[in-house]
Amino acid sequence: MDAMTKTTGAPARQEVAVAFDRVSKTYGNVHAVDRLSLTLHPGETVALLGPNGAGKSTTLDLLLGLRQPDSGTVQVFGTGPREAIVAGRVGAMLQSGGLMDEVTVAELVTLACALHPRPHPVSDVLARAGVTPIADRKVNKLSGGQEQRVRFALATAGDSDLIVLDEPTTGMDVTARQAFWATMRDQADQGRTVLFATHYLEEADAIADRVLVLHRGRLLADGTAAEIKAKAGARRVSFDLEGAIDEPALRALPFLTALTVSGQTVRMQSTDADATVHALYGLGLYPRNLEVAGLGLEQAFVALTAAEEAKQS
Ligand SMILES: Nc1ncnc2c1ncn2[C@@H]1O[C@H](COP(=O)(O)OP(=O)(O)OP(=O)(O)O)[C@@H](O)[C@H]1O
Repeated sequence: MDAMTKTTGAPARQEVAVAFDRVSKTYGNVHAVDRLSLTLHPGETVALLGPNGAGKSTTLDLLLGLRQPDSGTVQVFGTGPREAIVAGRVGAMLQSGGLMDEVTVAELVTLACALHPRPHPVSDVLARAGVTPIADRKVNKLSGGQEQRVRFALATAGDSDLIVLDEPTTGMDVTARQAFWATMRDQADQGRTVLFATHYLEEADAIADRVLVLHRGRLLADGTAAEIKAKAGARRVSFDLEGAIDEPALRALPFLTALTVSGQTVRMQSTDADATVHALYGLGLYPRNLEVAGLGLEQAFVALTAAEEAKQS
């Protein structure tokens, strides 16, 4: 989707939301973020994907001014991250950082609203995050999923233009997750930019209109989920065979990148499905229920990052 089609038309939201220009951050000899350049536009919902240690949290920390880059510049709505936060333009929900223990949910949310330059009414914030029923509960008595909802309430305490979420639905049950993403969609529809890091690729596929794949601090792919899947190139081929299955013969098929056999069902990935299937018939086999399909985002992600690992090793 064109990033600009979702904007509200309000002048303040026509500008670039986030601009990283050749940003690097190292810890000792680890290049957590390596010459990263990217631009996010108002109204975009962007998923940040990457294997463990790819640099997602560091990228979000740099974006929020919690860490300083070694080189390069980070701009949020045309200013430094801290100025943007002080102006109330950024709401964030991070993985780390404890919530204040001895206060109730309502007290904590009230405080967050009081600190925001453009606060929403406390009751609205509580309701949107689904924490009204637990408003009087002490924060240190919450379950993991409830704690996540409270973090979400804090991130949406005011009228921020950019919402940054680091693995927001970890620990939430299915219902909470669905409600959470419905709310996030509303936020994006109002012209807000939503950037979230996740390990749930199905969430990225369903929610994001743009997906960034980080690998060793670099941007490996940037596009819609469909574009990322196409970039991975491979296709899924599955079929059933009768009788004993000669797995070594299947493994020797051309263009194969993965193979699993369970019972009489064979599933493979191929970078040239037509050629692989042709060679399959060439073995004198008669596959039944033959299906050829594109990769899911998860498989595309695995294929892309594995290819990059292979290139670098
Ligand atoms: N404070 C730190 N000191 C030293 N190394 C760090 C520090 N923070 C992160 N790193 C290293 O930087 C790299 C990137 O880490 P980061 O937490 O940004 O990755 P991530 O993509 O968020 O990972 P995950 O999916 O596991 O949360 C990793 O190799 C990590 O070990």
